[in-house]
Amino acid sequence: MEEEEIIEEELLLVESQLNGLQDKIKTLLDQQEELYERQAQLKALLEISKTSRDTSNSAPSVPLEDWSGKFSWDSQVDDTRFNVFGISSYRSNQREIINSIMSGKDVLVIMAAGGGKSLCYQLPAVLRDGITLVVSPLLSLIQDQVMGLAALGIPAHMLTSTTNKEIEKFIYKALEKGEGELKILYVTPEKISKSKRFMSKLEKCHHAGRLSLVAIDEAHCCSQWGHDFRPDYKNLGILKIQFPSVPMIALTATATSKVQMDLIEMLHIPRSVKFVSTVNRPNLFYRVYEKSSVGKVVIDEIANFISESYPNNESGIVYCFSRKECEQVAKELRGRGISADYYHADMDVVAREKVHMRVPHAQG
Ligand SMILES: Nc1ncnc2c1ncn2[C@@H]1O[C@H](COP(=O)(O)OP(=O)(O)OP(=O)(O)O)[C@@H](O)[C@H]1O
Repeated sequence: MEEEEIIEEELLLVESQLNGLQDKIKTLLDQQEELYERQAQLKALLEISKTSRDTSNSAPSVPLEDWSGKFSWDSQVDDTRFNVFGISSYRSNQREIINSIMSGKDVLVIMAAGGGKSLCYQLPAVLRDGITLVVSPLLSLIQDQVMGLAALGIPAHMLTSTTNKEIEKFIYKALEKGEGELKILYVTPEKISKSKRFMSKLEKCHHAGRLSLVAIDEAHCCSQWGHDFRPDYKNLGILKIQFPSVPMIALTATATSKVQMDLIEMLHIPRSVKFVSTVNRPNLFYRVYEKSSVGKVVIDEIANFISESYPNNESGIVYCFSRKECEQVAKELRGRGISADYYHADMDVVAREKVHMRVPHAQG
């Protein structure tokens, strides 16, 4: 009896040691997996770093402070800025950013909303030979940009879930064969991560030396530390791996240093030139009002606020909690003599575009 007790006691001890070992093995296996992953990332980064050193060795290296100096393309850039974009002078950092892109560098831009980020990649896109790929997260933003570029006479298109077959064919031909006029192509990140067909056309475009620039708009969406993480943005690192010689510009209005480090790593642009402009917008402010608990009264208050504060038909946005509420609020405001419509993800493309076109283009 006593012997059995001794054996059972030892058995318990052995079992508990085994459990402990299993936990350790699991931790070690997890660590191993993490290290493998990091090893693959570091190898890719090393590869990119070597390639960018090779390419930058052939071009004169320019110290950071010299991006505002003289460049051979100065007159062309100024001419395009004025005659194509109708812009009479640069805002802070725009010229420096354009120069670094024109020099073939990867660039990270942190600039306030409305600060003029688009010009920083659209102008080089017009001047550089070939097609610029722009990745942007929202259909409405993309539509806005494409409409704006078309109005300036710049051949731009978007390839999204809403693009019709004919345009898609045109875009694929332009990528694959260089046919037709296409300078700037907008896509959502899902196209990069989910469409093998698109990536293969892009590969052909690059192979033929026709991919001139890659721009990642709202780049903070790459980082899980950012406020607006989009899982498909995580896969955009593939672009630098597949097209290491093509300059990349990543743009955002909001990026803490942690987010900046994260997106530099995720996009594989360790040698990027960074430009940070102030993100303070003195023309933006919050005003907080107490809301009535009666729905109709809230709408009355919104309508009064709009008519009193914006008597000259200026446009604005009322954000609502749900799609249904958007529709109701728009209807109620119309009933109070305010020209209002709703816009949400549950509308078909034509209806959405119709509303979008009715909004005058606000200036930053
Ligand atoms: N140098 C400039 N001079 C005058 N207007 C400019 C200049 N650069 C850009 N703009 C105008 O400023 C407005 C805002 O520019 P843009 O849309 O590029 O801002 P953004 O930084 O991309 O903003 P967001 O973060 O909201 O997308 C546009 O109407 C654009 O034409």
